Amino acid sequence: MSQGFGNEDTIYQDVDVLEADVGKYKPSELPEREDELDKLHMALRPVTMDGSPRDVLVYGPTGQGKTAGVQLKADQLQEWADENDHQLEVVHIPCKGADKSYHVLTRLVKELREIRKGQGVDEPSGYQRKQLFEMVLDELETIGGTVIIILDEIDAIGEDDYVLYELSRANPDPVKIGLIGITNDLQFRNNLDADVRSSLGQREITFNPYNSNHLKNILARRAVQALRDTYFEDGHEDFTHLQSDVLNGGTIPLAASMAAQETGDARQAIELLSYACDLADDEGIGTVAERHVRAAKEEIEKEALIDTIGAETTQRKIALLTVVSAELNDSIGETTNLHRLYLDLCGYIDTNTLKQHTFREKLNDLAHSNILAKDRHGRGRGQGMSNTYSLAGDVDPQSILDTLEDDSRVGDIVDIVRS
Ligand SMILES: Nc1ncnc2c1ncn2[C@@H]1O[C@H](COP(=O)(O)OP(=O)(O)OP(=O)(O)O)[C@@H](O)[C@H]1O
Repeated sequence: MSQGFGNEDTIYQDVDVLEADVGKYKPSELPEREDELDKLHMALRPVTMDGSPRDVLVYGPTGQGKTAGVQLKADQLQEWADENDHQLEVVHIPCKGADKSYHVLTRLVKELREIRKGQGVDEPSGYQRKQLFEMVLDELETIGGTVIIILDEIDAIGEDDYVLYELSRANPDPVKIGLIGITNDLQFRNNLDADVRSSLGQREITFNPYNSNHLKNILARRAVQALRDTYFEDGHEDFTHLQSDVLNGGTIPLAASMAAQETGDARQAIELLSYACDLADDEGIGTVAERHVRAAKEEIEKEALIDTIGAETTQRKIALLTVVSAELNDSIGETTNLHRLYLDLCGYIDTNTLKQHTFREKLNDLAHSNILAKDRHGRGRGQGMSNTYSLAGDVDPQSILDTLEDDSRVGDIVDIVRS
């Protein structure tokens, strides 16, 4: 019988603090980002002098506290504005999924209208982007005061930087506008229109990757708030002063070093610790150990792989299933064998079939995504070279079958591979 809720002992005192999602938990300080926050401060400070905030482009790899840092400074400015009766609005537009300036504009119109009308305004549809931009200006003029527009993951708009171009030159009366673009795509920044770069890129703030010590301190602060019997001694809020009856000494260093070795991503470090704590809490043993961090890493990687495979195209999924089938039958995943198997499998579902060289491209795509491993070797004297494909080291054939069994296009093939 599965366990009931509510009666278990727990290691948590505030479980939400270990949420990595910036919408769910906002850190109240980011000491590792003092310099970057100072620069943001400088860009926003003109507001306190009745001037216009400077436009800023915030750049850095994923999970470096860009969004958390911008939110923190915007919240501090909002506090100042509330205390000083200064009309300030901050709109945060996540641009992910907005593949064009057009979609950013529709989201912006909605957000700005919601300032006046409250939640629940629909995004406008059926307008030209110039009309949408005029709607934005109308809204801004009506709101007045200072409006700071944060465009998060702005690289989503690709090459279409119309919205940035127009917003960075807009000067509607009587409102003062500040633009903060956030991106982790260096190429996007370099490709921006020269005028946009000279305005938005004038104040560029770079968030460089965290090292293992930074991550240990970030995790220690989160742990103190999230877990019971966990505190800093002598008033020093860093890892070396952490005391905990719940965390074994090696837990945070291991999570921090795993994340530092990869990309120095604080989100990844927090997710590792959070997952490890959940696993330990679920076991009900009251302490989190290094083995929980290792198990957490494995689980997170497995889930990420499942997401990647689920998002592949139908042809790549079938190509992957040929390799799974070869592996389960101990046969060699040589391109010609796999292609033969591929033609057989395609016969069971309604799909077009690819010639061998195009099929091989699908296998190579999967190798690029680190789902498959590719090995190139000679066929024997005078016989040329051949490629063999196998599942990459950490990819389990059963979890691929489990992931794809409910797929509407290739689910039937999974049954055949299994049988
Ligand atoms: N210095 C820090 N102190 C405390 N928490 C931090 C710090 N830096 C990042 N975080 C936390 O790490 C997570 C990821 O941060 P954030 O979303 O701000 O990164 P980002 O650079 O904007 O990433 P992305 O480019 O992927 O959006 C959040 O939970 C955030 O609170």
